Amino acid sequence: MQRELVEKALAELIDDESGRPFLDTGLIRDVMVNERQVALTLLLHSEESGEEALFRTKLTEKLNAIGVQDVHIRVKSITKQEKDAIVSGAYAPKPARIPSAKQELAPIASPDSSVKFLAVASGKGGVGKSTVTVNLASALVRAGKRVGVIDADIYGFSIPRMLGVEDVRQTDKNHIVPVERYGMHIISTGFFVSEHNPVIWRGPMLGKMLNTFLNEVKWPELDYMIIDLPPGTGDVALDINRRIPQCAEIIVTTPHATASGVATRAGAMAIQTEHRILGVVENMSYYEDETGKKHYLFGRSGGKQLAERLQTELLAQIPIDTPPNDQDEPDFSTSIYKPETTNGAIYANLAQQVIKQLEA
Ligand SMILES: Nc1ncnc2c1ncn2[C@@H]1O[C@H](COP(=O)(O)OP(=O)(O)OP(=O)(O)O)[C@@H](O)[C@H]1O
Repeated sequence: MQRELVEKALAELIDDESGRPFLDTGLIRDVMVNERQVALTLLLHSEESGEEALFRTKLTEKLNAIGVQDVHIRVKSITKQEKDAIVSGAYAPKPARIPSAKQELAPIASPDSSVKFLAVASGKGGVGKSTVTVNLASALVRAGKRVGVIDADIYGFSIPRMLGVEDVRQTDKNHIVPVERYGMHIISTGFFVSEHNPVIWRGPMLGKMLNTFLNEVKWPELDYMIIDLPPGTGDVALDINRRIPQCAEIIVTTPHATASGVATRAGAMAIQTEHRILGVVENMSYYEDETGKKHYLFGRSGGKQLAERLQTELLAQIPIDTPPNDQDEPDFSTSIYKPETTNGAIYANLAQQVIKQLEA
């Protein structure tokens, strides 16, 4: 199926509110065309049930008319930010962000898959991206979700060490099996690359590894797959976009102006590749002393400003704190906050926001 033909058919659908084609306004987005199927996301102005049914029928008819039999439509309600971006004209559709016609998506990443992919990105290293990844994953597990974690930070894989699984690489005959810790199922580039392997050789290995992780790892049934991206805006974001077009994204920053400024570029990359940004997480926001007084060691409002620049929400502000874990405890971890701690509660709230946005 030719993409041009599909876009031409979709361009005939006009949004009554703005008078512009759905495709131009972004009300239809994430259009994915492959040999067998067309998948897309449809944003609706209102939740009136009639509207969804009407547009599903219209879209399906348009695509059936050009010979597409298999049409997959994800429907979601438009957020205030998305509406503002459409009204102000800030949303501009970007061409060719889709896998080429011949490329097959891994079954786990196909539009039919029920696994929700969420990438955790940052502009620069050291802002706590991996800490946010494992704590969000752990909070989702506590919320009863089945969670996989891909540590794709090939330049600074830290998740194995954080979770104490450095040496384990399980294989089951011909398959790679993820390691289970704290209820999450983990695969890390660190399992396959020696820390002594020069960093310069690692980049080119990543695409191949992601392919293996998506196609050849024997994942159990999952609800969520959280991906820890390398810092920056490089090839990996494009690679993720090609392999997992529906992957949503969270951007992590500290309140520091530099971190927040650099993170804007990571966010801009997500917007360009049409990944849905769920919001910004500001980490190391402040330190609270014994009297309850907050000390803003890295400045203030970097997260809020970043969220405004990206027209998204500030999902959480996480204070500086070390998990109070006792080494003798069986669930000891230097990185995972227990549910009863302040940070544990903040992560529980973050997990609920993710669930709300991705399961709406
Ligand atoms: N809220 C926090 N309070 C205290 N320490 C934190 C907090 N968040 C992260 N850290 C610590 O900061 C350091 C960097 O965190 P982390 O490795 O998660 O960052 P990163 O952005 O993934 O870095 P890189 O990309 O270099 O791997 C770690 O030692 C981590 O334990």
